[in-house]
Amino acid sequence: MATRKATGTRQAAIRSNAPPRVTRSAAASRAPSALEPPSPKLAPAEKTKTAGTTRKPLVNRNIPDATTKEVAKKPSKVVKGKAAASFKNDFVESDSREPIKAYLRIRPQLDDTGISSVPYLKHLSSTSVQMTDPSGSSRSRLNQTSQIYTFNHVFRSETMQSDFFASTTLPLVRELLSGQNGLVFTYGVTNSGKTYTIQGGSQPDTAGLLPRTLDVVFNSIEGLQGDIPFRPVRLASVEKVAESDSQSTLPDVQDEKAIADVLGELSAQGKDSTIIKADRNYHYAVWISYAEVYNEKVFDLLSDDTSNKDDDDASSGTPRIGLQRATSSRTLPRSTSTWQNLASLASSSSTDVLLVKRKALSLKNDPDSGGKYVSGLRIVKVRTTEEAKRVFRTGNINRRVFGTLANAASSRSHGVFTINIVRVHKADQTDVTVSRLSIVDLAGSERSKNAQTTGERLKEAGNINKSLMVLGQCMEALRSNQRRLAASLAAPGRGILDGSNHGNLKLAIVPFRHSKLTELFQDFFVGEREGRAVMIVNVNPYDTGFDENSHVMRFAALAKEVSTAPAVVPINAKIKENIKPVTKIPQRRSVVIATGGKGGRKVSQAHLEIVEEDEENEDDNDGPTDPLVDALFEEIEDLRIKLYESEMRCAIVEAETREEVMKEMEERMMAMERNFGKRLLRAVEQNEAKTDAKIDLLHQYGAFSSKQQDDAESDEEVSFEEEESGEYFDIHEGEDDLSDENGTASQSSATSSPLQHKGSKSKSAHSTSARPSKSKPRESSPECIGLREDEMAIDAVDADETMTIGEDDEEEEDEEDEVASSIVDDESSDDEGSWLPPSPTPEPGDDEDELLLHSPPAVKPAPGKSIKKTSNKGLASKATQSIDGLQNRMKHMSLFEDEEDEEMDSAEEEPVVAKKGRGSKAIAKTKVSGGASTRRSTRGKK
Ligand SMILES: Nc1ncnc2c1ncn2[C@@H]1O[C@H](COP(=O)(O)OP(=O)(O)OP(=O)(O)O)[C@@H](O)[C@H]1O
Repeated sequence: MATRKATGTRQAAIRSNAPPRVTRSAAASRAPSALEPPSPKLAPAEKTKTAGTTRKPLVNRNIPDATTKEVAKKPSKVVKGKAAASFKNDFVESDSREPIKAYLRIRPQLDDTGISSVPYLKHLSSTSVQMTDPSGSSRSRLNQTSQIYTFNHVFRSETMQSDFFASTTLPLVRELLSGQNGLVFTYGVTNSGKTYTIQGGSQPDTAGLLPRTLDVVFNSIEGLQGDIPFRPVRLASVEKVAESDSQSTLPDVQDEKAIADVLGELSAQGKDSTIIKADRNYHYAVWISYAEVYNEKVFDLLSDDTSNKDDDDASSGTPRIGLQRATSSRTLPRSTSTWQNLASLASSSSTDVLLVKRKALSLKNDPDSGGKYVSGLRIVKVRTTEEAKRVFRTGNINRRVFGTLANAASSRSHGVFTINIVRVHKADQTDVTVSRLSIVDLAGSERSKNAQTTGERLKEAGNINKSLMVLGQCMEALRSNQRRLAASLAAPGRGILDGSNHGNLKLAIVPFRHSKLTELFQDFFVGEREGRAVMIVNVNPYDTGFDENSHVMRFAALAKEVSTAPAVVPINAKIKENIKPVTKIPQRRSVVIATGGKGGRKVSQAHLEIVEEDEENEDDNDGPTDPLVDALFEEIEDLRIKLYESEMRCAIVEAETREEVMKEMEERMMAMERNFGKRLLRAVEQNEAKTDAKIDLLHQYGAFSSKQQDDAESDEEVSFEEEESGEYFDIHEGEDDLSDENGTASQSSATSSPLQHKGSKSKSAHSTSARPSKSKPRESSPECIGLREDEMAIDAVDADETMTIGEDDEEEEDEEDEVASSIVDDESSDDEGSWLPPSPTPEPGDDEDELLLHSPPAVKPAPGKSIKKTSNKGLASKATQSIDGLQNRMKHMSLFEDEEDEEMDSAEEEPVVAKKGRGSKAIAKTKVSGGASTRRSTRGKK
């Protein structure tokens, strides 16, 4: 509110006192508002410079008192505290600041890509998208594979050019006609559709923002164009000009066909018929300029060489650009224009070296607005939209357009097309306003690695990326400054509002001067009422450059938070009678550029001679300057640029190194995975081989079962050792102690009932299948396969402490019970001298699998006490196969009848054992083993 009021008052004062009209400089030198801190008295020019972010941002040192007076006249010597205060003033006063508008435009899939058919960008809503890394690389996974970005609006790929224009640029055109400034710039990686958005395509109704803007402007001021004797100069001033002024007239286009051939026919795009209601109290005039920032130099794209005198006359400083054959450059007519030469180059089969001359222009401070303008930039008056488009097309020829791998017609420079509107009140010729709308087609950011650029092109890519990087840094610094100021203003008693502490507020230096691009538009971001800025982010979701697109998105998020200050009311232009042309001694440098050479194209070389002016005279209206100080500043500036360049190189190298390391790591991990896989496979095979070997051994021993039986009866601990594996397998006799306790009852197996045997069940089976022993080698083991019943019973007791497998599965236990019983029965029958050797090969359907599940335990049991369980197919098979026969034999044994009572007891217990879970098993087994002890004693008696 304060700003509006103050501005409105100022405007009223201007009108009542006119003439002369008060300009931006007057606005800048206004009386401090209540919100402004008391600042040192400065000359108007000084104040203007201070407001417009300083030309010499590094000045932050104590200035000796003796020199203060002189230094105070120079804006470049503003100390940091003042700069901060000025920045704060802008911020505080411009309560109408609003963030940069950011729009996202998604490019449709075209035939040219074909790399990926799946877009990595998902349209979530009208304001947000989600980006997901298509590669899903490990690097991305470490960070984030998916990210959501928000914009003021997201335009789908099918959005029509007309709709896109109406939503993004038309509001700025409206403001342009009412006297306010605007900036539209496209940002995105190469091949993402920036140029298409600005210029349009070749199909009908595909005109881009720029031709549509021209259409709407001329539609709207139709009948309102008068003879306005003013030409815009610098940023916000006009000067009187004669109609015959050569600089104001259209470039001399002698061969439009050549242009059409080079650029393609753009007239097929059609016209935009939108009309904006313009103030009919004014006369309007349209002036356009077209510049490019290429390799950190600013060039005029509308300048021709019709005014050239001689090569040696370049020192005159007259802007010119020309393309001539080196062999005959001095004999060619001076009027030879760039586009004519380009056309002749295109039609010529000659490989002559061409001489290209053009002059780099310098940026200068505009003391009236505090911003920067391109000194010597040609500005031409156009009366129709056709004229304006023709000028634009001819300017495009001079724009550096080379093909790269990434985009066959890639823009290698930032193109800045500016439409200036001069408005003069019909009743008052001194009521003059000038406004401008700059439409910027930024060069595509790309990684040189992707585009495989080399040599001169690599340098181009470096400079393009540098300026975009600096743009990002500026946005970042601006955002952080604005946040700090907002925080300071929000915190009461911090001395900001009362001005007592304004000098202590430390604000980051915004590095506008590190790049020509940012230097040119710095006023839009820090100026008081420069105008609105719109950023259009172009993205090609089918492009492989996911990382680059992520950077673009992040930059957009950053820019969206930076505020600009649109003018509330138009500001009158300062009318200058005459602005002297500046005569400089230019610097020259020459480069040779090779073009063509592949695919049957002609090879040509261009010798580019760039004539540059020193920047020492950029501040025409400044007071006397100290050359030494200026030289030092220039040096610092150079060093800064070098520092940034090297930082950029480092960043690229670092990124590439990281990528390489990640790749290497990934490869190593894959190799390790393969190795481990192989080893696992080998281990499995070895285990299988071992198991087979064990089975074979057991089969082998089964053939000597009668001997084993004899040996088993001797009650000695027998075992065998498997040579190959070094493991010990024995049939451990842990019953010695029990035998001692039960006297000679160790032979009582014949008296045990089948149920009792069943009670000792699987543990016995397991104990027979594998038991560790260190006592006997394999050679002595063929006799050890037979077991006595009492051994089984004792084993069952022991096993109760150590065995851990087979308890989870009751069914399994039951099956194993049967196996164990059969073995015991087998032994019992063996006691009677009727041992039948088991079948060497297991029958299908036997319980082999169940037994196999019990692989050897990892822990080797203590000798003579614990039981090591080992799966053994052969043993299980033999045991189960002999069950039936042995049980039949045992049925006839009278011993069963003798111990009927015991059997009944056991039988009562057995179902409990079978059905109880893990917890009850120990008790049940104890009972069973008690039965076994009884049996031993019975047997002993017998
Ligand atoms: N919205 C769209 N509809 C149809 N075609 C499009 C669209 N956007 C871009 N294209 C096409 O995609 C191609 C690349 O677009 P363009 O040249 O505009 O990319 P760029 O971002 O300007 O690249 P560079 O920065 O390298 O100049 C062109 O052939 C263009 O016609």
